[in-house]
Amino acid sequence: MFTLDTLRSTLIVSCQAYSGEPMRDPRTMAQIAQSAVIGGAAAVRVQGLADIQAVRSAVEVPVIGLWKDGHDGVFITPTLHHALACAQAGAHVVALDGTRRTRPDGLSLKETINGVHERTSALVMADCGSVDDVLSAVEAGADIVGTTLAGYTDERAKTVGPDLELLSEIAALNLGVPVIAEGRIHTPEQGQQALHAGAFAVVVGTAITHPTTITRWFAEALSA
Ligand SMILES: CC(=O)N[C@H](C=O)[C@@H](O)[C@H](O)[C@H](O)COP(=O)(O)O
Repeated sequence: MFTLDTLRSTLIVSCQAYSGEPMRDPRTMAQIAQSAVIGGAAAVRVQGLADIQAVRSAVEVPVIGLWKDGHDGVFITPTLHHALACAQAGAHVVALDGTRRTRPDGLSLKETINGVHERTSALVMADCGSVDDVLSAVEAGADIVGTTLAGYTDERAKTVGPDLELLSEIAALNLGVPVIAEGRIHTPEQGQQALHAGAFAVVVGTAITHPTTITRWFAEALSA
């Protein structure tokens, strides 16, 4: 088992391909994860049970696992069943929806986190969208909170780049729980800004591992 402190001030790379995309294949994601680790990723974040299993076997670094079910509302590891499956697939940390919205299985966030802690050795990362989400997730026993859902719920506007204001507000609360910056970090400088705003670690996904989007950034800039 790893200790959270090993992730302090590090880069975590999210390796995800979406349904119907050419790279949506566990072997491909394992190779992407391996490439990220060679480049310096201290941990990886992976979606789907098959990808969690494949990546867990392929890399030595901690694996943050999640299971997206659907596209709207509570869809990131929405139920205890999904969370336990991620842990059983090998996730060291289970990332789940950490908002205050009603969960599809009717369990509270606290009951869900307790269920993971009681039945597995995995830690829990609560993906939050606001300061109030973070406060309730910490109260519910989350081991890590993330800004993953900032701009994706109706509580905050979607910022261009990371929501640094939210990060600063959370950091100022000194909650004693690591806050991971995640979402729309597209440059190394934005990663540094997130650390300066108080993030414990930084997750980058799209800008490192989603070539279709990166290509579109370039193609659109050239055709503008
Ligand atoms: C909102 C949501 O569904 N976020 C997902 C969470 O796992 C992923 O689609 C993101 O790629 C990930 O959070 C990393 O963010 P970015 O790709 O912006 O660096």
